[in-house]
Amino acid sequence: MADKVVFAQPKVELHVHLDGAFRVETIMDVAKRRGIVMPAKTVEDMRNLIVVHQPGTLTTFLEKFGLYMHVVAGDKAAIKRIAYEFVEDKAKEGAIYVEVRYSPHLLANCKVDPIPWNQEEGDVSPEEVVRLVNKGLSEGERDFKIKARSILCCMRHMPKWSMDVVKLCEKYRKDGVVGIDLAGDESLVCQANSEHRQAYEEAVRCGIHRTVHAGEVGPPCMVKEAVEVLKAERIGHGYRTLEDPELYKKLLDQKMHFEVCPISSKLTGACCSDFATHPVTTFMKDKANYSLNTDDPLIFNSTLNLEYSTAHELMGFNEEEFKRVNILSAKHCFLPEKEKEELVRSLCEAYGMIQQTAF
Ligand SMILES: O=c1[nH]cnc2c1ncn2[C@@H]1O[C@H](CO)[C@@H](O)[C@H]1O
Repeated sequence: MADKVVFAQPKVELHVHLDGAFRVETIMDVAKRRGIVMPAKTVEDMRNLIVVHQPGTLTTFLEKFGLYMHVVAGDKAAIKRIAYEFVEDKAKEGAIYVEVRYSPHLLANCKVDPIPWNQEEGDVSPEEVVRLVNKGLSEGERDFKIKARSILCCMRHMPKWSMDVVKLCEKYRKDGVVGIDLAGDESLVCQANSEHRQAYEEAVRCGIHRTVHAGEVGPPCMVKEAVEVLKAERIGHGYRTLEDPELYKKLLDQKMHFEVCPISSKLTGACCSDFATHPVTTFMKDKANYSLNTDDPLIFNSTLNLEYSTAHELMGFNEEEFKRVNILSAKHCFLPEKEKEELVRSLCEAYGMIQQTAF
């Protein structure tokens, strides 16, 4: 489908992985500088290797990160650069506010056990990664005139990193870090490990905002756990909530926010390929609280505009629903209250709407 612009208005994005949003050009460029041999010689051939072309599984999709993470991980200039370029790319797509998430540990090469991607030990700790990303994001904000904040990810299969993650959220909350997430393969690791639970308890105690990947490919009980045990304020994906009508009704009543990623959900096999019956069409019908997001635009070869044109052409979205969804996204972002109100106000103004509180 053409990447055409069906909603040429300011947008908010809440669920996008920084490490799923690198430019292929940058990966190739950094690989060349570092003398890393890549499995493809040209940008186009490399893109072709990275992109998921047909619906598969979450597990096979997650393996794609292994094709390129070692190029950027442990390299200070590259880490700062990908954060800066991310802001430029989102500004071009018409986002005025974005929350971007990543695992600091997966980009580090020291003070992380095990050191990921078979790297040699170096001098980039998870904390240094956070500082570099913050710097890249804030320089991007300055140059591209949008607001970018970050969410730090715990990883399902690495519970021993989670306490570190929440401490980094705490330490850098005044420096652009607005929340904590739990990402990774919920089809392999089900129940949240006690270390994840402790990290989330600490997040609650410190007032750190919380989102959790749940019910993407995992069963509805994962969503229940995310809300009831981990005290998630938003759910990453959450499609399979619909399989438990009682839970769905409860979350609708609670106005729980679902971070929906349409193209991702098709290509990870989380949802069936027929967009006309996608869970988000139920969310739309029920006036649920949700956002539209790209998730991993590099790997899914998508953009915000492609997500919106897919929603418009294959799922019956209209301009009014796009506006409603973006205002909901702003209302459920992790910014401090005052900045959040400001964001909602600027969207309402751009959309020519009188501000309502009813959404
Ligand atoms: O759709 C997804 N579901 C679960 N985990 C994901 C998804 N996309 C990316 N990641 C995981 O989150 C890490 C930090 O950004 C990525 O490295 C990837 O392992």
